[in-house]
Amino acid sequence: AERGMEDSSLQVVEDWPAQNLGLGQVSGVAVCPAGHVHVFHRGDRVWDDSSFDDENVYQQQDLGPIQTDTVVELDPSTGDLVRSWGKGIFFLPHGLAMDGDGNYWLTDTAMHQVFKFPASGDSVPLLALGEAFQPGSDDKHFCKPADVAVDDSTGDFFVADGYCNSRIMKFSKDGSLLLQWGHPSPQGHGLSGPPPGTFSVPHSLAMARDRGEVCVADRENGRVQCFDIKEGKFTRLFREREFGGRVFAVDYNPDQGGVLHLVNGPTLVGAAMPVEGFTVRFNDGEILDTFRPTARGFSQPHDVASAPDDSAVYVVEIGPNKVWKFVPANEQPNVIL
Ligand SMILES: O=C(N[C@@H](O)C(=O)O)c1ccccc1
Repeated sequence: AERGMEDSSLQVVEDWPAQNLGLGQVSGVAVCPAGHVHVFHRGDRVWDDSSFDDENVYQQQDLGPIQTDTVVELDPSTGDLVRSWGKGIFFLPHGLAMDGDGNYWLTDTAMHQVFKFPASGDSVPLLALGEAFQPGSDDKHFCKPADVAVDDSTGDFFVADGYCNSRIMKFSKDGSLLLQWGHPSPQGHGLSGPPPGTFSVPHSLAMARDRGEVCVADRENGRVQCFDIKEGKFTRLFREREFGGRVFAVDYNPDQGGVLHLVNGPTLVGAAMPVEGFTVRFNDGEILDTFRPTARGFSQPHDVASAPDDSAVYVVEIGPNKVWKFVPANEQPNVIL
């Protein structure tokens, strides 16, 4: 087929990864400065209704940490395994971010902790915040922290805390708490949705560094909120009917004048909306493109990632456990008919 020169819509790359990587629930994905794809998965563990008690305490601690490598590095062109690490460390992997030096920033919802590991991977973290298996909402504890985003210009980092807190916390590169904001969304709200600055599961973070903003996938409110990174002041909101009721993950890419990639989730109530990815123009919230791996769409997309100067977008799912690669139709490998 002729390459559609004008067709820049994202299409799934067939047979990527080429091999079955045997991953568990894939909760996080990030692209490192070298353009490799890193995924965070749960091996043989799943997060289900029995994982936590009513006080948000993890119930399977006696199983010990996951005994397979939970961080897997993939070659971007073939999806082949480059390297893996993280055996014997994590209990319930969740968020994964990588900074400009290739360090890993990870959250574990069972441990209620945030970790920084070196680009080489390791068994001992460079930084560990929160108290292992102790949920809390003070300055020293998280409650199922969901994600991290790093401001490479200062080394400051942001934590989406989390499933059982409703706040964004800003830390300096050495882990000192600088700022925090956010409150649980009130139950009743009008058509315009809950007030900005309130959350219902701040689930994923994207750093729009060139804009000086950090954006949050406010999951159960089906929207993305952005805040200025200096004082945490609300700057803008993205909420479209097409998103349906839940937005699981958000990614910012400065290309194309600045876009967000986001994935929604299965509709829980009301008319089912397609489960798909969206490319949204940052300046005005216009949906530029939607993407899905098959006609049926995704099942349970959980994170999305891309990198500057790279047109690929990656999505991971927690059931079935998948890693997908999307590229613009006019960049698909040549199809000789
Ligand atoms: O949201 C949930 N899980 C996902 O986000 C995840 O697995 O990260 C969840 C919530 C309640 C019970 C069981 C699972």
